[in-house]
Amino acid sequence: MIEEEKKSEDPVDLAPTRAPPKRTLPVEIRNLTFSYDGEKKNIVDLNCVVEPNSKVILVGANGAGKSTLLRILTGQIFMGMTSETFLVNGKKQVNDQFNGVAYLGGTWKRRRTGFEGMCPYTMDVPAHEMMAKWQQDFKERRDELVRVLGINLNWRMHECSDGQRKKVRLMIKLLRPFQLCVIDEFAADLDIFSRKRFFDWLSKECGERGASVVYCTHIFDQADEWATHVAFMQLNKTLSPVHRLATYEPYQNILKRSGKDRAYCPMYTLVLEELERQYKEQTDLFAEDNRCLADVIMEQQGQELGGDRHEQEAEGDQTGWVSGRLTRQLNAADNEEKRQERKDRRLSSQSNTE
Ligand SMILES: Nc1ncnc2c1ncn2[C@@H]1O[C@H](COP(=O)(O)OP(=O)(O)OP(=O)(O)O)[C@@H](O)[C@H]1O
Repeated sequence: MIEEEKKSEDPVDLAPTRAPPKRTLPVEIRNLTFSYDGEKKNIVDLNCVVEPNSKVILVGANGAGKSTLLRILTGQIFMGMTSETFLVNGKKQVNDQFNGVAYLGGTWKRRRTGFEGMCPYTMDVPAHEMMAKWQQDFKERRDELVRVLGINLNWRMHECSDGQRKKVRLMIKLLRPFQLCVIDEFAADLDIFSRKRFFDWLSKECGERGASVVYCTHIFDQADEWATHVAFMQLNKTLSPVHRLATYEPYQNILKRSGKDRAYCPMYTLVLEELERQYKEQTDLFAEDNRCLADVIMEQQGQELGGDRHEQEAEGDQTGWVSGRLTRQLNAADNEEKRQERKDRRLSSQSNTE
């Protein structure tokens, strides 16, 4: 602190010719394209710049590619991509808990059978023994997180509720001060009181240290008061610009609505209207009169096969058996057939009326 005050009195610091210090952007990506299988593109020509002290909500339809992007941002995915620029906190190499990156995502999820190893967060140990060395190294921050999240360090992990276990995970993942925190639907288990305290704490971290958060969610209960930016991962696999909410016209227009049109949760309204727009503009699923909006969208989503099937298949086993795969594939094939029939009917009725 004293060091800083001394510095500001230094006349050289006040010299007008000195260039301002270059700020390291938390995220700077240009023209990123990514494919899981080398054929179908999962992300196309993505540009993404996140400024310091930004709280970005990342939204998009199921299967659009949000988690994929977040896994790229945190180094979980590092193959199969090309880009012109790829910098996270100024570095090309990224990883969770490295170079100021914290990833609150689902990679440590609970396993489904006893043959697949154990989950560290369900072991019979008290919370204070989880990553005990780290907890000592960052004791002050640990105690702050304990207060904010309402954690009892004597909770035994195998007896915790889902929300309690999630709180311990949050505490451990956030022990190290971050510059970029990437959250993939991680706060959904927290009750609304805990969630509010947690997001207020994130705001404080961003304000005090110029850190940033990219938060992917489908739940918008706090988004309007918390977020500074929004970005849409679109159906055509491209990312929209990272819009500043204070100057983003569609959002500001929603805020102005009153009377019966008033939006009680403006972010929810924004996302709903944006998704409708994308389904109209970027797919051939819409009849002019918006017929069967929900049916058509849900059916289209049903054609996506389950996300974690890929991990299962990659792990593989001797038989190649994957739970539920056949049903899902038959279902998807069935849906595709029905979709084609409906499309044919629509086209033929259009050509009859012309
Ligand atoms: N490991 C993988 N291998 C191959 N394809 C994958 C893999 N993981 C995801 N995908 C596919 O990539 C696409 C994007 O998936 P992703 O999980 O990024 O979507 P999302 O926007 O996060 O969706 P949601 O809102 O449902 O979480 C989907 O079509 C999915 O099936």
